[in-house]
Amino acid sequence: MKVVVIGGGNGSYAAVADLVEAGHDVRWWRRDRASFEDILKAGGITVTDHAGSRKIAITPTDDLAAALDGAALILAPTPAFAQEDIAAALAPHLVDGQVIYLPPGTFGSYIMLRRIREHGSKADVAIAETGTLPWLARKQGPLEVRITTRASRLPTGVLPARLTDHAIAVIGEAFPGAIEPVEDALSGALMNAGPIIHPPLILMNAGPIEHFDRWDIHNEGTQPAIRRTHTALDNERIAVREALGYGAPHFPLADHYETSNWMYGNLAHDKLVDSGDWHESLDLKTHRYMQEDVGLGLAFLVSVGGWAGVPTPVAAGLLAVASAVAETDFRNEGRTFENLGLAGLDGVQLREILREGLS
Ligand SMILES: NC(=O)C1=CN([C@@H]2O[C@H](COP(=O)(O)OP(=O)(O)OC[C@H]3O[C@@H](n4cnc5c(N)ncnc54)[C@H](OP(=O)(O)O)[C@@H]3O)[C@@H](O)[C@H]2O)C=CC1
Ligand SMILES: CC(C)(CO)C(=O)C(=O)O
Repeated sequence: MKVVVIGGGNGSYAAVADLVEAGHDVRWWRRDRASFEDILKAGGITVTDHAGSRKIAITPTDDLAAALDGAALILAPTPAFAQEDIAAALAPHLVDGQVIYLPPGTFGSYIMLRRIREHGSKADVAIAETGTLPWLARKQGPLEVRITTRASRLPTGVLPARLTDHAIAVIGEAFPGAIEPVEDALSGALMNAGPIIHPPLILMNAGPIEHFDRWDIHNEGTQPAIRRTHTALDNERIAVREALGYGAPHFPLADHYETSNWMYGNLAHDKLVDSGDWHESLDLKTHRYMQEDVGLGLAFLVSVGGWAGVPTPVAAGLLAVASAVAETDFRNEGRTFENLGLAGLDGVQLREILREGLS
């Protein structure tokens, strides 16, 4: 299958490595050609995982039109704040039937479809989103990525939901056995683990994060008080899902820590800690854990809870603390139903958009 991978972060490197190794025809596009110079010189990247290190031959491109020509799947494993720009870049080149996958999405499916339409494209594309990145991964410089583990279950919702069967079939070719369809893109967005795992981890570890040069939020940073906060926050996410009529499995975050049946499966948390790759320097104002998972994802959860009439006091409290830490009013400036223009819709109108998309 012809797949276009977008971006130059951890997830994009991991995607290129796995999809090339699986035999797909992979085109790799990144907004800034200069950042590909090392890879163009080297002729590829190195991937390291449990099986060792190996070279992946790939020639990245800055010609998005050529890359998209004939592509079935467009994979954008990028932070949610990149989605508007990516949609604008894709819009002129999209054709009917193409599938865009956002792993994860933060309801970026809606934002991207809206932006694609604003740019005049009428292409009947499907935009799907899931709850996490299919890899736990960290780049080790511009030429190497280390994959700690891979996702085994990716609950995936599609906008418009009428294209679910088609989109799931296409995405399933890239992630065989892992894709689990859910009701629609909002259900997929409300699977996103980032806004549940990261706000307690970064806010309740704010002291050590700012005191030490590097700090592992998943090792010493994951203490029982923080896990209890995760659970309370995650229960709010699940209550919102249930109020909207979305069914189980809700992929409770506790399963990531306690069972082998979460999105990453067996011992993922232990592998992540053992890798040492998450012993990182974090800027609390600018890191994607704050700008993406709090500013977009947590704000989104609070707003959808408000719309659905579900109290989200833990989410709202963390959002308020984060707004003080980052000196940004995330409740008013974040990715919310109000700011997306959806807060005035009733359930019937919202479901119509989720099923039919935007014309
Ligand atoms: N890494 C992990 O293990 C996990 C990550 N996730 C989630 O997966 C997603 C990807 O994560 P990860 O790869 O680690 O993130 P990174 O921070 O590594 O990705 C950053 C990349 O996003 C691209 N980008 C940023 N802004 C823009 C923009 N405006 N337009 C186009 N591209 C842009 C940049 O591409 P360029 O280089 O071209 O500038 C940059 O390289 C995120 O949503 C994250 O929360 C979830 C679970 C685990
Ligand atoms: C590994 C995980 C799930 C938690 O920090 C993640 O989202 C990341 O590294 O960005």
